[in-house]
Amino acid sequence: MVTRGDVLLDSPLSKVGGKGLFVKELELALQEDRADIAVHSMKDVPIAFPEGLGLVAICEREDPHDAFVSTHYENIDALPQGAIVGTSSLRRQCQISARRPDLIIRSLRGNVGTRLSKLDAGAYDAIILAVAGLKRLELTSRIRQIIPAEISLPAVGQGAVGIECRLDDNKTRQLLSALNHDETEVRVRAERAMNIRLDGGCQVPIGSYALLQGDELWLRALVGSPDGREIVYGERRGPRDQAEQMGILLADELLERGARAILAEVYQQSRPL
Ligand SMILES: NCc1[nH]cc(CCC(=O)O)c1CC(=O)O
Repeated sequence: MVTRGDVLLDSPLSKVGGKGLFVKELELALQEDRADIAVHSMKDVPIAFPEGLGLVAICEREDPHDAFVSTHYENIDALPQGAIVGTSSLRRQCQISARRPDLIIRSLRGNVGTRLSKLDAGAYDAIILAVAGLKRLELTSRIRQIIPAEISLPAVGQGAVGIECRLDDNKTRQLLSALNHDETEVRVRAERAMNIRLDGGCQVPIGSYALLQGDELWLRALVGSPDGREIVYGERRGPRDQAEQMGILLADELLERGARAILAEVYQQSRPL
């Protein structure tokens, strides 16, 4: 299906509907029985589901990190002073700017192929994309650096694919349950719980990344200003069966420590049209 999200990919309008644009039309198809399952990047799946629909499987996660892609430079630190970096993600912009305040961030839209062409045409010195997206498109050779989480904390659910269906469709649910990957599910549940508590839409600089170390879950999260001057970072460790609780507690901690003020500011600025 070609969704409005795909059609508007290159337009600033895609920002208005946000990631919801891709997901909503597929959900409508589920509700109208034009589709039985919808496959989404978990990163793009909104907090709430329409009546009667829900996620029934989260598949094994691909590499969740961000990728540094450039023709001439090996990594972020190798970029010359004042180099131009392409990304339209506030989360990436915030973290790249925090590490390298001298860099100039320019908006970069379109699907992955379009974005790479813009880099190749010389419009940017480097661009930032998801490792997972490049791998799935067999464009791994374009990755110059897998950006460590310490430099760019991934987005909620990045690299994971989720499958949604009608909740009363027991046959399909049963078939899909075999595709669920328990470790990925618990990590993504912690990340999403943190985001839900922050009431984080898609256009806010929020990173949330969970790792499992044995049965211990390690959740890291941050909220920052788009210019990277302010970043509130926190982390928590706990048993995996408390994934959601940990996300909520970490969000509350960040809100207390300054995230509330940052988010209020970002929402104020991003209310155009
Ligand atoms: N923001 C759009 C988006 N949503 C999912 C992916 C691919 C990676 C994934 O599945 O998490 C991308 C592209 C990107 O961020 O570079």
